[in-house]
This record gives sequence, structure tokens and C-alpha cells, in this order.
Amino acid sequence: MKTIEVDGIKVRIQIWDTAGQERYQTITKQYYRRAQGIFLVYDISSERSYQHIVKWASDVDEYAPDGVQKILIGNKADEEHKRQVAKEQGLQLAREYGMDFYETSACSNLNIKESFTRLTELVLQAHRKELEGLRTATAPPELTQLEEDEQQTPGGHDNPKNCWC
Ligand SMILES: Nc1nc2c(ncn2[C@@H]2O[C@H](COP(=O)(O)OP(=O)(O)OP(=O)(O)O)[C@@H](O)[C@H]2O)c(=O)[nH]1
Repeated sequence: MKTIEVDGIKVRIQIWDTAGQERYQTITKQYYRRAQGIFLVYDISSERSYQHIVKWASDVDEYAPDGVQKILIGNKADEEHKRQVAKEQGLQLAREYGMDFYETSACSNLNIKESFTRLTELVLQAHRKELEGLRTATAPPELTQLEEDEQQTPGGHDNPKNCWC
């Protein structure tokens, strides 16, 4: 559990680290079910881990709820001398999936806070949109009509021709 502040709001996030190994896959899939945000992480010093992202992404599509927010991460950015995956490859893949992308380092604390803050922001935004959708769908018809009429009124108080008093 971690509390972080996003847009002045204190948000308590619960972080789960799934096992990457194949033999734990049955358990891993259960983590997806209630996730609101997911980091897909590869290791910039391992081309193989980058290739594996396709598999992770398809599992997420299959098992995570619709509307889950995702960010692609290239970790171990401190290991530049061992780099096998160019930053542009990460950016390209993230673009294909429509995700944000960060290169991070858990060792040198590069972009760790930034990526968690961004994912939390995306989850909050999605949650707000969902609430807004529900609010509109359940608003009484008269209220909806009134709101639409108000929006169509040109000028408002500054326009004497449209004065309602
Ligand atoms: N240099 C470097 N090493 C890292 C970094 N992050 C993790 N490691 C090392 O990479 C190894 C694997 O880290 P884990 O956190 O166990 O990786 P994981 O993906 O959770 O592994 P699984 O649980 O097996 O899926 C450990 O030796 C870590 O110390 C990083 O940013 N830079």
C-alpha cells in the first residue's frame, strides 16, 4: 500500500507485483481481474523480455477489466552498457498499444515516482469519466433538458437580449 498525491488529492494505491515466470501463470491471471492500472515491464538489457510484452499485453486484454489503464515500462535503464532494446523500440511499441512509456530504474530511482503518479492519474481520469457517464445516464429527463437549454442560451447574463429576469 502506498499513499501518493495526485492533483492535490491523496490517493491510496495497492500495488501487486505478479510473478513473471510461466509456471505461476494461473495465479498471475487472477491478479488482473480487479486491476485498475497495469505496468507492462520489460528489461532494457533483455531483448527477450521486450519480445514477451506482446504476450503480456494479450493476457491483459483477455483477463483484465475493460477500461484498465496501462503503461509500458523499460526498466533497468541504469544498465546502459548492457542495453539490447533501444528507447525508440519502447516508444514505438507503446505508440502501437496507445500507452504512455517510461524508461525507469529501480536502482537509480529513475522515473519511478513519475510512472506511478502517471498511472494513478490515468486511473483517476478514467474513474471520473465513468462517474460522469453514470451521472448523465441516471439524471432525470427534466434536469437533462434544462441543462441542454442552458447550454444553448447564447450570451448569458452579459447579453441583454437574452435576459431571463
Ligand atoms: N540494474 C538493475 N537491476 C534491477 C532493476 N530492477 C530490478 N533489478 C534486479 O533484477 C533482478 C530481478 O528483479 P525482480 O524484482 O525479482 O524482477 P521480477 O520481474 O519481479 O521477477 P519475477 O518476480 O521473477 O517476475 C533482481 O536482481 C533485481 O535486483 C533496475 O532498475 N536496475
